[in-house]
Amino acid sequence: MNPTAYRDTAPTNSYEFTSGSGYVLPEYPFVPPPELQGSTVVRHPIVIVGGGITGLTLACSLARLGVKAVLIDEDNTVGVKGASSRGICYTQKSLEIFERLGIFERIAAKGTQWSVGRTFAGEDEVYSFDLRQQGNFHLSSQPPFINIQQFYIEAFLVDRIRELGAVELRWQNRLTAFEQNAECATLTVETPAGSYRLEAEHVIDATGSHSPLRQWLNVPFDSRRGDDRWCIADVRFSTHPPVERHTWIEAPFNENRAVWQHLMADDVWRIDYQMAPNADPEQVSREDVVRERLARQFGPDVDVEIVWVGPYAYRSECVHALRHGRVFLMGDSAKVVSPFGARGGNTGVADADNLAWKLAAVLRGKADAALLESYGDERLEAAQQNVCVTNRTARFLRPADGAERLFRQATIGMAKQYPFARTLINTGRMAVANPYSHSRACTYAPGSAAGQSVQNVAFAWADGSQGRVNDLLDWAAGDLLVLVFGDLSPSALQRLRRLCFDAPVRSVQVLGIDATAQAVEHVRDPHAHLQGACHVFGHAWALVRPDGYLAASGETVDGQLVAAIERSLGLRGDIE
Ligand SMILES: O=C(O)CCc1cccc(O)c1
Repeated sequence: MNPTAYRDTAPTNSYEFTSGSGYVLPEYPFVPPPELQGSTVVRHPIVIVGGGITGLTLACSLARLGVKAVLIDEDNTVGVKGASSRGICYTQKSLEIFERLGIFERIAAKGTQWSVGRTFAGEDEVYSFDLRQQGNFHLSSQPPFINIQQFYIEAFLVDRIRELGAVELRWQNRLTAFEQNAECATLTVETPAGSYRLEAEHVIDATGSHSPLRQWLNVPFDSRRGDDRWCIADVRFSTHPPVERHTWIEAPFNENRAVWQHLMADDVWRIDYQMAPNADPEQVSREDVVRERLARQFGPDVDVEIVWVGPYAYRSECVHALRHGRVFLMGDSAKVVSPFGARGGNTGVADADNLAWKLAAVLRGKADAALLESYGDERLEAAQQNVCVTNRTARFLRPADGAERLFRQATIGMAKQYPFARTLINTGRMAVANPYSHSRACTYAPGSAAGQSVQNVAFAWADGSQGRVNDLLDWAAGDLLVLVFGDLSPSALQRLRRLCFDAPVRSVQVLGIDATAQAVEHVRDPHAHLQGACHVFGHAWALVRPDGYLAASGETVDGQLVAAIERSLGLRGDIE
C-alpha cells in the first residue's frame, strides 16, 4: 500500500488501492488500428474517449442505431485494475435503458434486486422505504434497483457492442493531444504499436473525473471538497445479512459514525465505514483493522472473506457547460458526486442515452444540428440537481460544527419518536430519472408533463400479446413516437399519416379494451398504464423521444403537434 498515492488521489471518487484478492477483470486484445498502416488521417463522425460505463453506454446506443463511431480507451479492460467496483446500484431508468440496449437480462441474471431501505441511529430504525410500494415503481418491466458491480455492466456492454457492430472499440489507445477548429477535431493517440492521428466531427469526453480534455480545453467548473473519509470493505459471508439497503447514521459498531451496507453480485457485500475526518488511509484499510470492525458489527465469530478493501474520499464538481466546440462532456467528466443515492454512474448512463439519439438523428440528416444544444440544457440541469442533492446528503453525514450539527442531532432525536421527522433523515436520496424543466427540445404547454421520463410499462398489441414502451421505441428505430389516445377523426388520421410520411415520426393509436381502431397501427391500454406513463388523460397525444422522455403532449392532432415535433428535432429554437 502506498499512502502517497492515496494523498494524491484523496479528494476524488477513485478507489485507488486494494488488499484482498480483488476482482478478476476481462482483458481485451490490442488490435493495431488501420491508421497505423497508412499515412492518411481518417475523419470519423464520432470519436468517444473513455470506455467506462458512460462511454460504453453511448457506444452501445449508437451501435444499436447503426451509427458508426470509434471508442478509444487507454486500458485493456473494463473497471479499474486493482480497484473496487465503483458504481454498484442501478436505477429503474438505467435498467430500462439497458433493456433497450439488449443487456438487461444479463444484468438481472447476475445482479441482486432490492427495493427496501432502512436507516438506523444506534439500535433504532429511524427511516425506511420500500420502492415497490412507492409511486409507480412496480409498473415498469424493470425493478426499482439492481445492485451489480459496475465492471460487469461494462463487460456486458462490450459484448453487446461486438454483437451489434458499427462501433469500433480500440483498447490500449491513449489520447495524448487534442486540437479543434471550425472544420474538425484532431486527436493524437498513443498505442503499444506507435502513435497516430485521427479526425472527428464530434468528440465525446467520457474519460471521467481526471479528464485530460477538460484540462486542455480549460473548462470552467465549480468544486467542493471536504475532510470526510470512508473505507470500503467488499466482503463475502458464510451467513447473510438481509438483502436490503441498510445505512446507519450513527453505528455503535463504528464509533457512532455512518455505515452503508449493500449486497452486490457473486454474494459480495459492499460495506462502507465512515472514518474519522482526515483518518490515516493506511491504518483504516489494514486487514486486521477491517476484520475487527466487521467482528464488532456481525459478532466475534463472523466468517468473512475479504474481496477488496480500500479507503476513499470524494469531492463534488460540476462544469458550467457540457459542450465545448466539438467536444461533449459526459458522466464524471461533467460532474463528480459523492456516492450517496447512486447518482454518479446512473447519471452517466442517462447522459449517454440522451446524446446518442440526438447524434444519430443529426448525422442521419433527420434533425438539425441545433438539437445537440439541448443535450446541455437537459443534462447540465440533471448534473446540477444531482450535485445539489448529494451535497445535502454529504452535509448531513458530516455536518459542520454549529447549526448543522445541532439540526442533525435534533432530527435524529425526533425521528426516533415522531414519523414526521423521518423524512429529514438524509442518508442519500436515491437517484431518479431527472426531469428537464427548461430544454429547447421540449414544449412546455400548460398541463403538459414535457421533460418527464416515460416508464417502460406494459400494454397489449392488437393481437392481444403483451408489449412494452421499449418495444414501441425499438419499432420507432430512433425516430420520434406519437401516441394518440382515443378516437381519431378522419382528418386527424390523415394529418398523422402525412406527418409520418414527411418527418422522422412513427405514430400509434392507443385504445381502451373494446374501442374500434381507426389507425392500422394501434395498441390497447386496458389498465391505462401507458396513458399514466405518458402523463396524459382522456383524448390526448404524447410525443415520446427515443430516450423515453416526453417531449410534448396535447389534445388535438393539429399545428401544435407539428410545432412540437419541429422543436424536438432542433428546428425551432424558442422555448415554450
Ligand atoms: O446506497 C446508496 O446510497 C448508493 C450506493 C453507495 C453509497 C455509498 C457508498 C457506496 O459504495 C455505494
